[in-house]
Amino acid sequence: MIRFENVGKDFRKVRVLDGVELDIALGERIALIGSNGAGKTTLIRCLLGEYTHQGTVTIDGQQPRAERTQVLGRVGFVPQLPPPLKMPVGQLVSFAAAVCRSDSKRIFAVARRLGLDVAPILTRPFNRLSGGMKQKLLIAIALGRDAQVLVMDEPAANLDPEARHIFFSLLAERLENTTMIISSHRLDEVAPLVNRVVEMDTGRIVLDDRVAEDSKLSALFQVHLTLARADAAIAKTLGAWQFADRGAGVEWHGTVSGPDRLRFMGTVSRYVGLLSRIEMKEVDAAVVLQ
Ligand SMILES: Nc1ncnc2c1ncn2[C@@H]1O[C@H](COP(=O)(O)OP(=O)(O)OP(=O)(O)O)[C@@H](O)[C@H]1O
Repeated sequence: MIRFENVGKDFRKVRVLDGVELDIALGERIALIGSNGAGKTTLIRCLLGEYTHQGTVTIDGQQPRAERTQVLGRVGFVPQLPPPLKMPVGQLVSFAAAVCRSDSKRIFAVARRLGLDVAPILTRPFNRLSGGMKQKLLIAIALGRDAQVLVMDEPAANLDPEARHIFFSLLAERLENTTMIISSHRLDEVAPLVNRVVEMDTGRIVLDDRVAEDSKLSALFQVHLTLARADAAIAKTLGAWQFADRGAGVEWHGTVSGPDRLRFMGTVSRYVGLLSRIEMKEVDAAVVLQ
C-alpha cells in the first residue's frame, strides 16, 4: 500500500532522511517512534507530498508529490499541531468534506461521538477553539471519510480519557481496510494501537518490529484501587481519569481503555507508596459501568 524506496531529504545541506526503505501493507498499523529531530515528521510530510525528496514514495502506486489531489483524497491526516486557521468551523468542515469527497454530516457525527457538538460553534474561528476541541475536530475530519490511509501525529495527546476511549473505538472500526501510521515520541502511548513498530534515529530506520496483538482496541477495563490513606495529589490524578471516590478518598473505581492501560499504570506508579490494592478486570465495553 505504501512504499518508501531509498528516500533521502536534506535541509540546507543537513541530511534529515537518509536512505529510508519501508514497505507498509494494507491493514498494517505502524507506530513511528523516535526522539526529537529523528525525522518522523519529515517522513510523513514526504508521504503527504509536501516536500521534494530523493528516492520514491508511492501510495498504491501513486506518487504523492506528482498526484497530490488524488493521493490526498485517500489519506486522512491528523497533525501534531493544529494549523492556525481563522476559518469558521462550519466553513472548514464544508471545505474538508468537499476536498475529501465526504459529507459534513458524517464529520459532525464523528465529532459528536468524540463529545464535540459542532452546532453551537459553527461560526467560531477554528483558532479560537480549545486544544482538545481542535484535536477532536481534526480527528473527525480525518475519520469522517473513506480514507484508506490514516496518518496521525500524536493524535490522542490532547484528549480526555473518555474521548480517548471513543477515539480508540473509532480506530477499531477501521482496522480491516485501513493502513495507519501513528507517530509519537513515546512507545507506551501508541504501542497498544499498532501491530508494527518502526523506530527512526537521525534520519534512518533503526528498528522494524512486529507487535503481538492480544488486546482489542475497543477493550475496556474496570479498575478498583485501594489507598493506604486519602491523598489530595492522587485524588486529583484519579479525578482527571474520571474515577469516582467510593469511600473517604481511599476506595476508587473507574474504567480505563485497553490501549490506555500502560499509560494509566505509569501515572499511578507515581503514587506506588500509597497503593495497597489494585484490581483490573476486562469488562464488556457495551455494559454501562458505574
Ligand atoms: N523546514 C525545515 N527546515 C530546516 N530543517 C528542518 C525543517 N523541518 C525539519 N528540519 C530538521 O530536520 C530534522 C528532523 O525533523 P523532524 O521534524 O522530521 O523530526 P521529528 O522526528 O518529527 O521530531 P519531533 O519528534 O521533535 O517532532 C530536525 O533536525 C529538524 O531541525
